[in-house]
This record gives sequence, C-alpha cells and structure tokens, in this order.
Amino acid sequence: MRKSGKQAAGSAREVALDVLVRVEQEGAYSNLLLNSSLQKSALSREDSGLVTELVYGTISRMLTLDHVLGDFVSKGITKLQPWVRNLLRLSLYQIMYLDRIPSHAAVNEAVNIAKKRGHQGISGMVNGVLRSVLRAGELPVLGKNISEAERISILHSHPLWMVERWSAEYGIETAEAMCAANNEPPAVSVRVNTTMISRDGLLAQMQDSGLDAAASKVSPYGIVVKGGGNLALSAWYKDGYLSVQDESSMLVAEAVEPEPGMRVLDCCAAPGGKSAHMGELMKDEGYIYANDLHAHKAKLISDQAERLGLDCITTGSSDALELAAALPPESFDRILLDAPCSGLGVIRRKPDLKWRKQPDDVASVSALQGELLQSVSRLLKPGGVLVYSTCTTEQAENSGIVAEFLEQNPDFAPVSFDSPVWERLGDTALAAGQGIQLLPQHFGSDGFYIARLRRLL
Ligand SMILES: C[S@@+](CC[C@H](N)C(=O)[O-])C[C@H]1O[C@@H](n2cnc3c(N)ncnc32)[C@H](O)[C@@H]1O
Repeated sequence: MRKSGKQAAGSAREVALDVLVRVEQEGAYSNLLLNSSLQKSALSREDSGLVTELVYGTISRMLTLDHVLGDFVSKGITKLQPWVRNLLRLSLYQIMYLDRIPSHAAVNEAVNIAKKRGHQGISGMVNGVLRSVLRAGELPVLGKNISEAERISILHSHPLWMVERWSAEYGIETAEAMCAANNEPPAVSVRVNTTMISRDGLLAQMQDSGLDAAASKVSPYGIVVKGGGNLALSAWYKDGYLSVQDESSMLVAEAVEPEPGMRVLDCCAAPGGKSAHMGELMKDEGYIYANDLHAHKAKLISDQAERLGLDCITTGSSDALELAAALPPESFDRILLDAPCSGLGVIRRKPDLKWRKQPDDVASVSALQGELLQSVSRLLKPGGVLVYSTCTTEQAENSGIVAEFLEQNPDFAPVSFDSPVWERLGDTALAAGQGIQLLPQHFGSDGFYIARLRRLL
C-alpha cells in the first residue's frame, strides 16, 4: 500500500536524517549512501526527490546552518547528539531555503521525529530552537567587523580557506560567484552517441516524448534536460543512444580531436566517459587503450563500451606512471591525461568535498599530476597531441602543471583554443596559462581545465 503524502514526507525526512548522520559520523560518501538508502526505502519518485534535495542541500549549506544554529543552541551544536544536530540542520535548511515547504510543517516534522527518537527534553529543545529561529527574521546574522572572505564563507557556506584561495586566484567577485554557483543544483546533461543517432535526432525524440530538452551551448554533442529524472534509467540509455555526462566534461574528448584509425591512450580512464566519447568521435575505428590504476574499475569502462556498441576500446589496469616503461615509446597519436585532482570544480555534485578537502590536498595531488604528465608524454608520437585535463579550479593543478611541463620539455608546444571551433565558449571560459578554465558559474557546468600540447619532434 502506498503511504499517504504526509506519512511519506515524514519518512523522507527520516531517510535524509539517517544519511546525514552517517555521512558525518562514518565519513560515508553522500552520493553512494543516498543511492543505496533510496533503493532500500521504496519511497515514491517525488519523495526520493525530496530526500535528495534535503541531503545535498543540508550538506551544501552546512556552514551557514551551523552559524545560525550556533546563536540559538545555548550549549553549542558540537555538544548535541549527532542525530539531534543533524535534525536541526535539516529542519533549518527547509526553513531557510525551501520555499515550497511551510516553515511550521518543517518544525512540526522535526518535533515528531525528536519525540520518536529521544526523550521529551530533546523534542522540547528542538521545538524551542526552531521557533526562536522563526521569530528571528533575516538570517544568517553577520558580525559587523568581518572580512569580505568571511562574509562569503558564512553566506555561501564554503570553508574560509577555499574562499581566500579563490579570491587570491580569481579576485573576490569571482570567488563569490563560484561559491554561489556551487550551491545551485547541477543541470542534467547527456552526450549523444553519434555513431547511432545525430544530436538533432535524439533531441527531437526527447521533445516528442514531452521532455524539456535543449541543445547544449557548451558542447555540440550535448543535450540539457530539465526535470527528466534519472536518464540512466531510460530506454535511450539502455540502447546506447546516450551517456549521462557533464557538459564541460564533453569538451575534453573534443579537444583531443581523435580521428578514425588513430592509436589513442587514455591514461586515467575510469569510469570511461571520455574514452567512450573518443571512441564515438573515431566512429569506432582505431584503437583506444583505456587504462586506470584500479583493476575493479576496468569493468566500468568495458560495460560502457559494450552498451554504446564500441569495439575500439581495450582496457588495462596499471599505474599510469608505469605505462612509459610497459608500452613502446612514441606509439600513440593522441594521449589524454584526465588526471586525478582535488575535484574542486564539481562541488555542486559532491558538496561534501567542501568539508573533506584541505589545502594540503591540492599540493599533494599536484605533485602526482606533474609526474604523470612528464611520464606519459614519452609515449606520444612526434606531431601527436596530448590533452591534460582536470575537474578542478586550482591553477596549481592546472596551468601551473602545464607551464612547468612546457618549461622542462621544449619539444612540446601548446595548441591554441583560439579557433572558430571554440568560439562558442566566447570570452566566458577563462584563458588560463596555455589552456582554458571553465568555472561553475560560466555555463552552469562543472569547473574544468583543459590544455592541448603538441609534440614537435
Ligand atoms: C578524473 S578520474 C577519470 C575520469 C575519466 N577520464 C572519465 O572521463 O570517466 C581520474 C581517474 O584516475 C585514476 N587514477 C588515479 N591515480 C592513477 C594512476 N596513478 N594511474 C592511473 N590511474 C589513476 C582514478 O582511479 C580515477 O578513475
């Protein structure tokens, strides 16, 4: 029997609360835990949507929520039991950010959950705190003497070090725009498998079936779909017509410019989105060696290739630092190094990254990136092109790596993006050193860096 709307919304909040507690207490990844919890919960599509919004929204806005709660919980929120702290965050998130949920409903639900799980003192405290919040007016209240970076950190819920870092790198206005964009829900976009259907063809099918679908302005292979649910569950996906992929990510294979018949190396390939895109651009003619460090991820790549009807992809599992010793030198026409990175360009999709990452993570991963680039570059044929990309906004991992590589390798030169093909990105994507940098506010897609390097000799 289907639960009544009211009961189901109550359960939705409880599922969201359990996920939030486990993310905080066990360090669970929100996206993985959310998916498995939703599968077990058997909630309706609408309530699953509410759980998703509550979990991502609460994690994303955590710093702002804790700042507000700090003013209303007399003993301080760190002293609360984890479930009580997260119940308050979840409820405050609804009050502050979800217009469609009346505030009194959010408070009543919170009190009901508190009564069910704790003693009367706890439900009384939850009731008291949330009702005081309702009376308080404009929130968050900001101190008078705080810096611009502190204001942005509290208002847009980002760690202060991140705001200061972006402010130093891009200026304070851009840093604020980045933080604001990171709190927006990500758009859903798909890449068309052009070995099976044209973009116009798939777009027409989607529109005919009532979907709100439009051609991507970022990639000629992309379609942006609003309110279409999980397109990985669609028949188009099952039949190999599309892959779910962010629009910025689609630019990478295009930058590689692989041609039918070429030999291509994808050094860090799993789960295989860009290998598959390159196979599509090559019309499935040629050879792509899709390598990833983790053996268990090879199946993710081969499953995608099979679903998309691509035979040109062979998987391998080695440390990319060892490829140069294992493969013949100068044996690839194209190399893609989509490097492991801090991931600070994909905070909209993985908001817990904001709280997990530390400044040292950027430094340690950038050392690996430099080594990877140097090592795999020896596998490129003279005249070939190597693309270096990351899904991060940090120039220490992006233009910094490329500049150092070019300095040490005079036999390589950058290939400009200054051509009609890339005009669609206009002045929006930033020229960053020898590559391009997309930030999340530019097109509402992931923050991404892409550089193209040709081997001259
Ligand atoms: C950014 S992801 C790649 C995404 C992939 N290109 C795609 O489009 O689906 C980086 C990948 O690098 C892999 N990786 C990390 N260190 C590596 C190494 N030393 N050698 C090879 N792969 C590595 C990770 O397992 C991860 O799958």
